[in-house]
Amino acid sequence: MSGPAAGAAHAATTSDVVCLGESMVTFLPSQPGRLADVPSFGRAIGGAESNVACALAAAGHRAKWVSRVGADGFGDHLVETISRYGVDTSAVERDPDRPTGIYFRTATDRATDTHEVAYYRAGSAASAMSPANVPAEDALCGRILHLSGITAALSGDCLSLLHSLTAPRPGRPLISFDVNHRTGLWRDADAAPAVLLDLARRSDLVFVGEDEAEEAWGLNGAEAIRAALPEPGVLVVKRGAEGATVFSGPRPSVADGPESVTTVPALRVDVVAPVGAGDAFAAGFLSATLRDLPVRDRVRHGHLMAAAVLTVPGDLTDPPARAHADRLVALDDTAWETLRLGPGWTAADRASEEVPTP
Ligand SMILES: Nc1ncnc2c1ncn2[C@@H]1O[C@H](COP(=O)(O)OP(=O)(O)OP(=O)(O)O)[C@@H](O)[C@H]1O
Ligand SMILES: O=C(O)C(=O)C[C@H](O)[C@H](O)CO
Repeated sequence: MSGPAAGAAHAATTSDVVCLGESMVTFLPSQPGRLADVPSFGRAIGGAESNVACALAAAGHRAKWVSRVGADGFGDHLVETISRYGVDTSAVERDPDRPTGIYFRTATDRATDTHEVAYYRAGSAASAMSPANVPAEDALCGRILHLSGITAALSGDCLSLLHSLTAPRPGRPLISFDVNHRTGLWRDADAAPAVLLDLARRSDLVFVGEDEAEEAWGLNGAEAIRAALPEPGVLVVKRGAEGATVFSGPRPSVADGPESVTTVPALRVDVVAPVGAGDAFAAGFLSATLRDLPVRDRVRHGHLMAAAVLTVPGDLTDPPARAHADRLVALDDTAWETLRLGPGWTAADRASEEVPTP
């Protein structure tokens, strides 16, 4: 992999991965239907970057979450729940003057593959993140810093923070960036495409959905996305149930040979709820990157972690035990492509596994 060596030992780091972004208390509907008709909601937690941190910690890595929450009960709940996954929350700042963000969502309508979201996060504690109140040393202390385009939409201060953290600097951790284009979050929707493209181009490892690249940038297909994003050493283009394609190796702008293009089919999954699959995929890919596994296996670990989340109702679940995941990742192509995973599959042999060492 080009760019900073995430797989190499790094004496000054305190975390494997630092994930920076807003998390919210999430209200999941008690029954399907329009937001207007849902009679009650159950409490869970959401937040793309903390989802990645929780999955990585549950998979045995040292993960840290950097953010801000209000000095309120919802802030307590987020910090306590995320800590229980084994994530280091020591750098999360409490703001007595701003609330913790929350959001409500409906069940996904399987016919249209859509759901409704109602955010209550404008002016939240996390939306005030800035270079002035998020110490760079907290964010840059890992081998990997994982960011997402959601943060760019929260406020001008949040965007400044992303610009500062992605600026070139000696010893910069590997910057991982999930485009996560959330149309409903941008106050200036016209600005989003250029901002997200610029942030992706400043990063070392980029995750983007083929559909979101078309929606945000009007780009069709993985090759077109790579042409618009030549800088990242690793570019992962996700295609949902079909699989993912990774561009890695020598950069096309450098005349030192062709880069590798690796396409890996996804698994057959009996999907319960699709939200959070992208975060779980990123966590699986990052976990295998930290272990210096080959590109195909990084993608397979991504698909497996995604399959774990796809088979539960919320954004988060325990990933498969590492030895179990490694056995599945080692399957031959036919066995991989015919494997079918449904609710409960991750529990298969977790009870008998030892806690993995990163
Ligand atoms: N129907 C499916 N069957 C099997 N795997 C799937 C399916 N949908 C998604 N996946 C897996 O989940 C990964 C992420 O999917 P996708 O890119 O659609 O998520 P996303 O839109 O980024 O999700 P979110 O932003 O809500 O977390 C895919 O790369 C794949 O591994
Ligand atoms: O939409 C957001 O800002 C979130 O972070 C909420 C969800 O947890 C996230 O979309 C899942 O990827």
